Amino acid sequence: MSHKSPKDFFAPLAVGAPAPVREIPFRPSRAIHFFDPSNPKMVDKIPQMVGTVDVLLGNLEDAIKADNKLAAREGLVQIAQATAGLGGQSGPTQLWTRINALDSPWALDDLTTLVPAIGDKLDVIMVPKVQGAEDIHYVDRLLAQLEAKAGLTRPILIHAILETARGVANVEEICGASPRMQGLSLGPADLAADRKMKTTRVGGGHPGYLVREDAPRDAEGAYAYDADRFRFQQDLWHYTIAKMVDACATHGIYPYWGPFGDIKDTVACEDQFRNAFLLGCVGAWSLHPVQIEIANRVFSPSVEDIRHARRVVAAMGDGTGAVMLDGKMEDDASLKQCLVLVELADQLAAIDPKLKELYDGIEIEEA
Ligand SMILES: CC(C)(COP(=O)(O)OP(=O)(O)OC[C@H]1O[C@@H](n2cnc3c(N)ncnc32)[C@H](O)[C@@H]1OP(=O)(O)O)[C@@H](O)C(=O)NCCC(=O)NCCSC(=O)C[C@H](O)C(=O)O
Ligand SMILES: [Mg+2]
Repeated sequence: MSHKSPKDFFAPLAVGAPAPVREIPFRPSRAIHFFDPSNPKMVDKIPQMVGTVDVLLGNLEDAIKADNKLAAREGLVQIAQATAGLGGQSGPTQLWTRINALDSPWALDDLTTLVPAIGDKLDVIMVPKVQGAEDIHYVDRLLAQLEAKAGLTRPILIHAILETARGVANVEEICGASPRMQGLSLGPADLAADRKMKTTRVGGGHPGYLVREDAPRDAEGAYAYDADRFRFQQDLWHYTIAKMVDACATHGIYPYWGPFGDIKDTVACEDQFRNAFLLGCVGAWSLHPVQIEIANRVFSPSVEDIRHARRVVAAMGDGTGAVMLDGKMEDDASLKQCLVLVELADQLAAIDPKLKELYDGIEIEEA
């Protein structure tokens, strides 16, 4: 594969296109809430959701019936034009879309319709089923041409869904394919199908994917294989999340868990989101209004975490050396972890008044 020279990487890909960003700004995106712009009931709820969710995503791909593809695309244009506070630099809620797959009959028209009509409002375009850098290069060049034609002054960012085996194998080159790359989401349903995993769910675990406690021995020392033994369900997604997080961190972009399809199981949804948060993800998809609150809570550091993190920061003084705090050693490396949490809390408090009040009210006892 050929790579651009460093001097060309940040050059606009079309005459008159906005200059690519050199750094992807952190904007809170704890929940990326999916809605179908062709569904009147969902569309009715969008204006009142602005300000309560970090990202509203008009979905054009899977879950939109083929007969509704045009209505969804046109519906998204209308919503973006009519909804105050949605999308663009200043709104409290970002506007994203998920376009159709690049090999579908709809993807080209998705881009050529949306960019001229609402390119100034669209913050991020999510591209499904990305296989390698070539898919990002295609969207990158086309976006530059469309932005130049529309006279846009701000580049639209690209988010890729990791949902094919080849995409996972090529995750590094996908992350580094363009300065527009904002982040990656893990799409567990398509990925499971593409890998020929023997599952039927949209995210979550599987009772058969487990590790069993060793068999106990009887009085003669023989193994009692049919004894009751603890079983520990394992995480089907650990490897892929970790691989995605490392690739995103390497390239300075943001990783996300994707969908959790068992809408009624809010407990397991929270577990899935928390695993992703702990491993380094900044948000997850919300498919139903009930999942927004879960994502907002899970992807915001807890009061206990921030209290502890601030105590470590205070105890570490100039940030070097080692100290004992509550019987545990803290040093430069644990300080850096604490600073990740403190910085995230500051960024979230800047857009969420309730969190600001919560974090401002934390009192720290002397170490
Ligand atoms: C999952 C749903 C089909 C459930 O819909 P429904 O049965 O209508 O749920 P409720 O009756 O509980 O809904 C209550 C009211 O809330 C509205 N509603 C529901 N969902 C949303 C929403 N996402 N945004 C806004 N409003 C919503 C209902 O209309 C009800 O309204 P009312 O009757 O006036 O009270 C549905 O939630 C849904 O379709 N969600 C989105 C699904 C989706 O986007 N799927 C695609 C993403 S996942 C994926 O693609 C897989 C991934 O790519 C991978 O490979 O892993
Ligand atoms: Mg998918």
